[in-house]
Amino acid sequence: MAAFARVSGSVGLITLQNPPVNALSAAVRQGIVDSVQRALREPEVKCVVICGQNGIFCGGADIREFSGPMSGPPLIPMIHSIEVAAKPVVAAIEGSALGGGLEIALGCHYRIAHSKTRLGLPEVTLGLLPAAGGSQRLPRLIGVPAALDLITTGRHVTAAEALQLGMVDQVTDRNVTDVAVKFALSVVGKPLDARRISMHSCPHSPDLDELFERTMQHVRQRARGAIAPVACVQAVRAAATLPYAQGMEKERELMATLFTSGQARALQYCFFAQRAIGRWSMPSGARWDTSKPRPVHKTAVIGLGTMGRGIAVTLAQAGFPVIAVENHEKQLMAAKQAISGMLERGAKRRGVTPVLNKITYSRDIQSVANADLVIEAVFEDMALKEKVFQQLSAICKPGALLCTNTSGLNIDHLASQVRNPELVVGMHFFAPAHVMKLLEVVYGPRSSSEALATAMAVGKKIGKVSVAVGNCQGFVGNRMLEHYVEQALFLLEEGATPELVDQALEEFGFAMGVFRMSDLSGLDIGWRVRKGKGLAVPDPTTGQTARVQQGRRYSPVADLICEQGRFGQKTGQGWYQYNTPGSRVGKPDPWVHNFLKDYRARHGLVARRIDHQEVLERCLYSMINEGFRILEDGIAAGPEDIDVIYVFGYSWPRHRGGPMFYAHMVGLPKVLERLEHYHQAHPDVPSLQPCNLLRKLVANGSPPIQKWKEVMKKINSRL
Ligand SMILES: CC/C=C\C=C\CC(=O)SCCNC(=O)CCNC(=O)[C@H](O)C(C)(C)COP(=O)(O)OP(=O)(O)OC[C@H]1O[C@@H](n2cnc3c(N)ncnc32)[C@H](O)[C@@H]1OP(=O)(O)O
Repeated sequence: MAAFARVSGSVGLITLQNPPVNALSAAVRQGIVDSVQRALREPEVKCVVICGQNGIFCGGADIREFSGPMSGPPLIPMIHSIEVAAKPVVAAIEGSALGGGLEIALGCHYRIAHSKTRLGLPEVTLGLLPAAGGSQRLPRLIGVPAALDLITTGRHVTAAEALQLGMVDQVTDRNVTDVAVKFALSVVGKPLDARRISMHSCPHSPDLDELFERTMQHVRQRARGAIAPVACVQAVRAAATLPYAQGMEKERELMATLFTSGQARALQYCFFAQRAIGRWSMPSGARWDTSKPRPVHKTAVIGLGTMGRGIAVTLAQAGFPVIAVENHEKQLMAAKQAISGMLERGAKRRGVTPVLNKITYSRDIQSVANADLVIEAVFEDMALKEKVFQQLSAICKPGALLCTNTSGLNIDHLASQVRNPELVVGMHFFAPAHVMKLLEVVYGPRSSSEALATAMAVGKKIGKVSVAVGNCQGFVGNRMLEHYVEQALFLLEEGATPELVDQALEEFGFAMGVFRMSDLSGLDIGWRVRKGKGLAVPDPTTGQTARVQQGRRYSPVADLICEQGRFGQKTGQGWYQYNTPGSRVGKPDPWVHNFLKDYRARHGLVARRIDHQEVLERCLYSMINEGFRILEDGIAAGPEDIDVIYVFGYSWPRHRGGPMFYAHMVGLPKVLERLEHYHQAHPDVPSLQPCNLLRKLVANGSPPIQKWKEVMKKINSRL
């Protein structure tokens, strides 16, 4: 709702009240409409201030209302009634003014912001555009180039930047409502036409056509198939080229298309999924709201290879003192230099002072004795990690949390090496660790809820999107990825080329296809893992590269490529060829095509035509199938956890919501039918066999994704 009060004798104060962010629910909109009418009606009221309760102006439209039929007064006429009011209306902005919240402020005649406020039109991140006049008013107020930037990226600006852009009239450090009330009284009786943004024309920008063309090209490239950023450019173009009323009509048309699109649904799902993962639970019943994290003051990182360096930087940047340990002198010196460089560059980017003094370097593992949390980031080798954990167990103070940065090794096994296994958790960072947002926090069967709570709290403090997952090989992300990569390799055997597979996946929206990504990260990493698992070895009877391993179909194609020393970008050759080692631009490689031809001939395989649809169905559905197995095994608490992992760690296109949301959009019966079809064609590939949970969900009428957990509980309780 919105409360109305008369203050300072003649100021009508309208306060938005809808915790936690004063979202514009139907009740709030009704409250504003009623309050504005009252303020304009009452002769004692000479001016109006709009503010929000609890330190936040407004977080925009109530996103939860988008999934149902809309009720209550619409925003556009409400904002119009504010703008045309004969009494001055001042927005007193603090906390956040986002989306519809900022659009209300743009309808006001004046805007005063607290210095800590953040403002923005983030609708594009929800698959929408600012369609309550925001796309038409903002360019008129701050000019086309700045408005294009804010509207197509959804980026939030600080109060200082907003002032510089002309979005707000004044910034204050004092109580913003008090300042706005005083200000409102000072402008009573002044003419208002010049303050009505819809009556302005857009400030002149030279080479408008060229600007829109360039922006459109840039936006399309970055959007990876998302339609909202493109619609945002079109809406701003309407603001720049059409009278306000026609621009509003264009804004409405564009919004109508976006609003009902699957992309908007996917992006809004992501918004809530990202918040839902903070409410973790463990199979023991322990939960985020009943488990207290331990205090963490001092941290330590063991091993300063690429991952350790990134982790140390992340911890230091978040304000933690870090003891960084590396026992090889040369490596320690190199790490020190690299870390300082990373901290300096990061600080420059963020306009702050580098926190070089947060990190203390040491060659002696004993120096971590006082740390509250230690992250081991040595080479991915169980024997080595075991040794480090045994040492840590003897050195660390009682109660210290012992974390391992691993992409898939057994957390429980490491826990068995220490005195307090309940204090061991996995922290799976993604490379580069100081850049990538995702953190899988892995609990083993012996990890305490306190340990998990502590790791999750540290994850939040260092700015990571942290997802709690159970312990299994590959955890969630890599366990699913294995099936995706496996299908891609099978497709090569059956007739595809790396570029065909990559093109299908990139058109779907991945930043890079599976082969281009593998060239970037280095083919040797997977090769080492496969060798460790006893794969990537010749058949002992024939000496030939084996296409069956451990009783199932296996493709040795990647191993054979590695045997040629082709490790991707770093060697200048991989699935693609590069002009020089380290170059980023890969070209299709005739050598790879010939190699695949020979390989098929050697194994009696006949190449067939493979289309993009088959690539997508086999790569994505096999991965989704594994996602259902992960849910079945209780490794991920819900589909949101899996989807957040894929969006933040594996470049899954956000506008497709994540693999499990995608399955829900495609329809579970279709996913099941296609998996059955492919499994029939490839009975020696177990990952194509539809898993029980998928079958059961379909048998239960394919409920929407929001209901999967309920159905899973029902199914489990019946067993
Ligand atoms: C004709 C067309 C008409 C109208 C079109 C309007 C377009 C819009 O306005 S779309 C909405 C645009 N607004 C946003 O995108 C802002 C979204 N919110 C945020 O960015 C943040 O929540 C925040 C406002 C910056 C506050 O951040 P923080 O303090 O970190 O809290 P959170 O954990 O993010 O949120 C707390 C709680 O509130 C829920 N919530 C936040 N914003 C909204 C919202 N706009 N609608 C509904 N609910 C919202 C959020 O989900 C959290 O609740 P959970 O239960 O934990 O999920």
